[in-house]
Amino acid sequence: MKIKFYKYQGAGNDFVMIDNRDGNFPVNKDTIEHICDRNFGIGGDGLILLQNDSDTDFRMVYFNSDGNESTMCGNGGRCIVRFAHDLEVTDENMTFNAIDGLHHAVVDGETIRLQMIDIKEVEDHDKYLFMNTGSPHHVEFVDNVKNVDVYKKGKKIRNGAPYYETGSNVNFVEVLPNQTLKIRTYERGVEDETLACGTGITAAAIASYIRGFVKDNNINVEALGGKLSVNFDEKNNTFENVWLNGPAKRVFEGEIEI
Ligand SMILES: N[C@H](CCC[C@H](N)C(=O)O)C(=O)O
Repeated sequence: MKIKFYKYQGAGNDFVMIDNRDGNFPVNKDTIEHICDRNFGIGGDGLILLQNDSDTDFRMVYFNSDGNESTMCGNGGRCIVRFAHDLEVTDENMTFNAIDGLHHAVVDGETIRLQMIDIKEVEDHDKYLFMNTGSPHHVEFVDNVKNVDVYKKGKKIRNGAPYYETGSNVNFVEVLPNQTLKIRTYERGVEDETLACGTGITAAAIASYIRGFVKDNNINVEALGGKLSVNFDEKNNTFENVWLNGPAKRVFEGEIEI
C-alpha cells in the first residue's frame, strides 16, 4: 500500500503528516512505529493525522514515534496548522479539535500561533513542578542545562515515582536574563530527548512565572531546535488565553510503501 505523506518540523520537533480526510490511513501501532523509524521508515518524533471534523476546520490525531496514540502535541499542533493552511483547508485563522479539546490558531507569516488549553492545576513540589498543558510535564530548574544528562535523568524520572507506566515528559530549564528560558526535554513516547517540546515549553514558561523567575506574562524560550514564545493571562492561579508561538515548516513530501 502506498501512502502519501508530508514531513514538517516545528523547532526541530519533527512529524510525518498525513491528510487522512478520506479515512483510509491504516491506524496500527506497528505501521506508525515503522513510519517514524529513522532508519527503516521516514523518521519522526511522531505521526499526525489531519481528519474531518463536524464542528471545526479539522481534527488532529497524534501518535508518538512508539506508535501509540498520545495526548496533545504543541509543536505538532503548530505543524498541523501550517499543513492545513498549505493544503488550503483553511485560511490564516482556524479552529481544530484535538484529544484535549478545541484549539484556535493563526498563521502569522513564519510564525504559527497556537492557543493551548487553560491550566487550572499546578503542583509545586519544591524540587520540581508538575502540570498538564495538554500533555503531562515534570519541570525542574537547573543552573546549566547544557550539562544535564537529559536522557539518563529524564528516563529515570519518566519511569519512576509518581509517574510509573503512564509516565510524564521531563523538562530541565535554565533561567536566562530578559524574560528568557533555555530548555531541554525528555519526551514520553519518543523515549529520548527531542529538539523541542511545545507542551513542555508551555509548562516551563508557566512554572517560571509561578516561581517568579520571570515578571512578564510573555516569555521567550530557547530549545535546542529553535526559539518559541509563550504568553498567557493569569487569574487566581489559573492560566488562560495561553498561546504557544513559533516556526513550523514543511521539509519534504513523498510516498511510502507499507
Ligand atoms: N510526547 C508527548 C506528546 C508530544 C509532546 C511534544 N512533542 C509537544 O510538542 O508538545 C506525550 O506523549 O506526552
